[in-house]
Amino acid sequence: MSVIKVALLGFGTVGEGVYSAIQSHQAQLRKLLGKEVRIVAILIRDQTKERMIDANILVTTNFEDIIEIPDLDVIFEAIVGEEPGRSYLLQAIEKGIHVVTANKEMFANHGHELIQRAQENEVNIGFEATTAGGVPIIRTIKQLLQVNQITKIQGILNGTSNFILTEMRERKLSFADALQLAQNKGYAEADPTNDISGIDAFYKLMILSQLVINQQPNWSEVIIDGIKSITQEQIEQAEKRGQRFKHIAEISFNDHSLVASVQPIIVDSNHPLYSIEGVENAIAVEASLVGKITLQGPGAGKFATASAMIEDFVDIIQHSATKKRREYQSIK
Ligand SMILES: NC(=O)C1=CN([C@@H]2O[C@H](COP(=O)(O)OP(=O)(O)OC[C@H]3O[C@@H](n4cnc5c(N)ncnc54)[C@H](OP(=O)(O)O)[C@@H]3O)[C@@H](O)[C@H]2O)C=CC1
Ligand SMILES: N[C@@H](CC=O)C(=O)O
Repeated sequence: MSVIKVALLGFGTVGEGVYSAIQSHQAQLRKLLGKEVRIVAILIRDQTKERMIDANILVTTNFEDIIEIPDLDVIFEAIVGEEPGRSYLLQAIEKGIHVVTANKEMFANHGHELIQRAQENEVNIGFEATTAGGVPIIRTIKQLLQVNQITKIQGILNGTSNFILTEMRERKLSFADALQLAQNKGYAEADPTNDISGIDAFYKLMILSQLVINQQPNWSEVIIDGIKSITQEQIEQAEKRGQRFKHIAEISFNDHSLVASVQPIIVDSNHPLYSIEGVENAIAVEASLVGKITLQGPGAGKFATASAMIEDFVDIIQHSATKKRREYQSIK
């Protein structure tokens, strides 16, 4: 049986999740792809950390070791920040290697460029995991809402914020304790600044905007606020009124303007996002034919994110022979 050779960039929460998922679902992958999926190399930053990785897999801090591997089929990218992720993926694309990324900060800033280069080099790029963890919102928009005109997206796009707000209300945890718990569970970023300041949800909203209309609003015109300043007392007062704080990202696609915001909002029990709790994300999409549809599911975490990446991977391998150009520019 021939082999699909893959490499992982990053072996943190997400990288480890992809590693485990490939091993635990090898039989299903073989059934779907007719080949063994073999992890041949993993890029990390700190050689001194102890890791449970098979001895026959190359573990390196040098990306050159990975890009030089002969016949490498796919690179999964799960490292942090705009660089070196962008440069690594550009090099992979130039070499004809398909890429799957979870890195929303990098993709919100450079997704457009990466997709263009992928097009030129006839490789595919999967980015489902960049937005809303395990919720398949990217593929829903890309493949299932191609004719519909999307007019509005509203959602909870940061699992950590929603988890913290839920823990503060339900279990009366302090902000700091709830954040610590979100970090222990692998929901929050190692540096959680972007989670609690609204920037993480903003990046995801920008990725959705690019996907829907191949354009993003002027970033400086988007209202961005996080949950940092919400107090236990405010949460309790809202609860007494039958209301909840929710961190909501929304964008309207009007004829001549894009209006976007990311901020905490107090919602009543009849609001569609009122009952979205814990690490769950939900995204409501309003579109010309279907009306309003809402997708909900785990917005962060090891296996939720690995799920999105593995599904992207399978889709890429299954369709790489026939669908060489699946980029979002072609949608609208
Ligand atoms: N956690 C989640 O639920 C989700 C995360 N994401 C995104 O996925 C990516 C990974 O997240 P997560 O796994 O949580 O992060 P972690 O901090 O847990 O892991 C990051 C991994 O990347 C490695 N790394 C970081 N920088 C470099 C570098 N410059 N060169 C080589 N390796 C590097 C680290 O190496 P080392 O181990 O040596 O420190 C570590 O293995 C991020 O972009 C994040 O925003 C997306 C969706 C959900
Ligand atoms: N830190 C992020 C992880 C997923 O994107 C979140 O909490 O949503």
